[in-house]
Amino acid sequence: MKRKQLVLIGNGMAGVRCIEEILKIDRDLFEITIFGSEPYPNYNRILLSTVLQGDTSIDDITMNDWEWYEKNNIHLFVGETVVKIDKEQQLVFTDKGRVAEYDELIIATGSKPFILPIPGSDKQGVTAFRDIKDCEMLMEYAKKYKKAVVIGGGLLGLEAARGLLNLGMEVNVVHIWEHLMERQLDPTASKLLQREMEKQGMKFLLQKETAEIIGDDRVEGLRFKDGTEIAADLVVMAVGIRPNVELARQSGIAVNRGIIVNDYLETSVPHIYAVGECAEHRGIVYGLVAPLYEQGKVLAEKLCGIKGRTYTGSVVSTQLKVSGVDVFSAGEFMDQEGTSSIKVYDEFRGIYKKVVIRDEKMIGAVLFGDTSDGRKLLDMIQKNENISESFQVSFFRPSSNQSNKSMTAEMADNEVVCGCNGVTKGTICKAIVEKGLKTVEQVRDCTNASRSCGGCKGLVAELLEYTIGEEFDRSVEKETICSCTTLSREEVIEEIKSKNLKYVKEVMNVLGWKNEEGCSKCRPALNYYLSMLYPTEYQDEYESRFVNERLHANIQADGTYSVVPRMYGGVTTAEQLRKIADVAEKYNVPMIKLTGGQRIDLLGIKKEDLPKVWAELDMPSGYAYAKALRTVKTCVGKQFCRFGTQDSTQLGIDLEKKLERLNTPHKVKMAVSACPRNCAESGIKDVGIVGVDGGWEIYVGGNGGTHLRAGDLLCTVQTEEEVIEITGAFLQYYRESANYLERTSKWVERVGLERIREVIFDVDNRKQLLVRLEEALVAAKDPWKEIVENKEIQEKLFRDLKVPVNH
Ligand SMILES: Cc1cc2nc3c(=O)[nH]c(=O)nc-3n(C[C@H](O)[C@H](O)[C@H](O)COP(=O)(O)OP(=O)(O)OC[C@H]3O[C@@H](n4cnc5c(N)ncnc54)[C@H](O)[C@@H]3O)c2cc1C
Ligand SMILES: NC(=O)c1ccc[n+]([C@@H]2O[C@H](COP(=O)([O-])OP(=O)(O)OC[C@H]3O[C@@H](n4cnc5c(N)ncnc54)[C@H](O)[C@@H]3O)[C@@H](O)[C@H]2O)c1
Ligand code: SF4
Ligand code: FES
Repeated sequence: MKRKQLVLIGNGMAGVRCIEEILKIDRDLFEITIFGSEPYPNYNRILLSTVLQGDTSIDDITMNDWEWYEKNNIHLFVGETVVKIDKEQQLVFTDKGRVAEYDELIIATGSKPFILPIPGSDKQGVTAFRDIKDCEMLMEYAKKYKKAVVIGGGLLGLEAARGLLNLGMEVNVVHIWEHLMERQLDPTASKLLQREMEKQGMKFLLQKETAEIIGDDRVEGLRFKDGTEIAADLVVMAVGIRPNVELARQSGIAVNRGIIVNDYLETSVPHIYAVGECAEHRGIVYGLVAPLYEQGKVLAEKLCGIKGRTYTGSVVSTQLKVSGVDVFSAGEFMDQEGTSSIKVYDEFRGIYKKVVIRDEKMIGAVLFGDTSDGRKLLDMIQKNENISESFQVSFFRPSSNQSNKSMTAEMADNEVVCGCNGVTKGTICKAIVEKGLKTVEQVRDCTNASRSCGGCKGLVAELLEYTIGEEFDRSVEKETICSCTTLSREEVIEEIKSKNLKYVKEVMNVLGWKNEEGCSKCRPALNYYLSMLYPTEYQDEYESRFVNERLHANIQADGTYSVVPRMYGGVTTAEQLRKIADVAEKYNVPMIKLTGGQRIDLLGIKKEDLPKVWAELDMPSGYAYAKALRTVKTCVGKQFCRFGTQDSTQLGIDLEKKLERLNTPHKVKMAVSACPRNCAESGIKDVGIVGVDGGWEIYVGGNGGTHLRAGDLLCTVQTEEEVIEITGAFLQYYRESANYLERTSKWVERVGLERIREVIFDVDNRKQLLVRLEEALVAAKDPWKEIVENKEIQEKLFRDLKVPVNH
């Protein structure tokens, strides 16, 4: 029997997914032809943000390679645009003069980025961020230019801005409203987001409307409607998208904002269908893949003659793909007439949760800082569930330190694990058991879970571990350092050792880095790994460090710096206080503030004054800017407190004196409390010591920041010497096995407490760890003193260094 001719216009995410669904149902029903304007096989557009941020490469985002089309007998024409549809003759015409017949035609032409119609928007250096071409251009620009402006503080604008920061550019985001991501977040969540992004080095110009892009042929800056201006070498427009509907309109298909489709994805013309961002269903045009994939599935069934299922619309949820920022939003998240809401706001920890309720049913949610409830809330919104009392109680409870294992065990089988692809826990577990799957990649290929934004990869890995236990080998799940290399951290370290590599550049050359200069992810990481492996010989490469670590002070929002001298155990003297007061007066320090770690912070110091301030303070650096031991916070302890049975202050001082200047994969905070009342908050520190009857408890992996985590009890010891020894061994093992920028809280969860105990309680191992720790400590010098005494370094750091390369 002659197969029916099926033509797809648009080789993008929604159209090709629909074809995949058709092939799953019946491989032999259609002779398939696909036309795509872009010159590539079908790729994952979502991951362009990840490519720009340096976490993956363009080579890795292909979803269906050339072979896939061949294997499925699909006629693919790339770099070819369909310019006309003859709906009477059932023909399509391309810009290359080709004509193709169809029995059924799918239009999946996606969207076009909206370019503001203002003077200068056609200048060189002004671009959108939509496809591979744009992404490559942005990466090229970042090599040559410094100042980027992103117009639009929505999902795309912020992800692009983060990518440009990673590429070493200074980035200003211009947003028309007072609040970022106003389509997804309420004002409170939006402000928290802004604060977090500012910490990452992004700058914002809010309530600014761009009037003109200035410059000759190339962009030189932006002029706003209020008359102010900002300089720019690159402008990225991320102000929304418009459905690509011209072809449909000209062909006489009914179009509103998008191509109008019914619940079967049929357009106004028989045998012509539309899916994806170009389609308008019940007045809504979607711009996220989850609903588009649902549409694709319904259309596939319709075309294959399976009756019953219709597309009735979707409740969408969004997450921002920026590392270190957890934001979730779903449904109707703004308070309106007839709605009420439950809100939990912990300003200290930067956590905000809100659900919106109408007629006792949840209709929307916003989460910031802790998005672990996101999937569950989306499920409740989609199922139109009533808000129960038990939900209300659990909503107010801070997210527990429940292990991931028990979390996955507790999930219901019908709970969605992969939002993008609508895959449930039940489907994944069934596939793992029935098909004998062993890796995340196999689960992806079999179920589609984790195939789009990749945000659910961690959970899929947990499900593998939960289902097949020890047969699941996490080490197979290779994570490369960044997209400049295909090597993982472990492989790079092995190669450095076996080939005796000594410099960052040498590592990149010998190990075949794709980008010979590296990026802001791998350069500091390699610098750390080399210094950890060769503590006595390695010369720190300050160019590879983040700005705070290069200048040994924390850069502030206004470009000044903060200086925190070390005060062991949080104890100071009249003499130190006098010196601090003198320096503060002499250098007009605008603010002196006590830190959470019991230190004194001198804020607002000019960059050029830093060496003078350090010299006059004549105190060691407090490392408040560094990936190193920050502070050991102590309670008063037995000397003055009536509950104290131990000398917590002295132990804190001893620990700090022993371990100060130790560089670590991420910052390390410690605390010592002399009794379980825990006044020094030992429970939320990387290492927290608590005095108990007859000894000390040592807690590890605690965190008081955005990802609040109570420390795990590592062991109980009797003497202060044992505390220092175990702490030293723990930190050295952390230094040697954690990924760069991995806090102990994450590392402890990844490696497991049992494994850590095995390593550091083995007497021989511990001895060796302590020998290597001593080596690192001996080599460490006080950076302030070193710079004050060395004019050459001063010259280099404080005169040559014009613009911070990265934050
Ligand atoms: C940087 C970035 C990050 C994103 N992140 C996320 C995310 O995290 N989560 C999420 O859910 N969504 C995300 N999105 C949105 C998501 O990528 C889109 O919703 C999805 O790609 C839309 O699929 P589509 O097939 O409708 O359109 P597209 O993927 O745009 O495909 C349409 C294709 O049709 C081609 N075409 C158009 N007209 C013609 C013609 N006449 N002839 C031939 N070919 C034609 C186009 O060139 C294009 O290749 C992101 C988008 C971008 C740009
Ligand atoms: N993580 C994700 O899910 C993700 C990431 C990237 C892109 N996307 C999708 O890609 C599409 C494009 O994203 P987007 O962020 O461009 O679209 P958007 O419509 O979501 O956001 C555009 C933003 O630009 C602002 N804006 C409009 N005019 C402006 C002006 N003149 N000056 C300054 N700001 C202005 C708007 O207020 C809005 O916040 C969307 O469909 C989005 O959902 C999703
Ligand atoms: S932790 Fe105990 S000993 Fe220390 S100050 Fe508090 S109550 Fe006193
Ligand atoms: S949630 Fe995006 S791929 Fe699974």
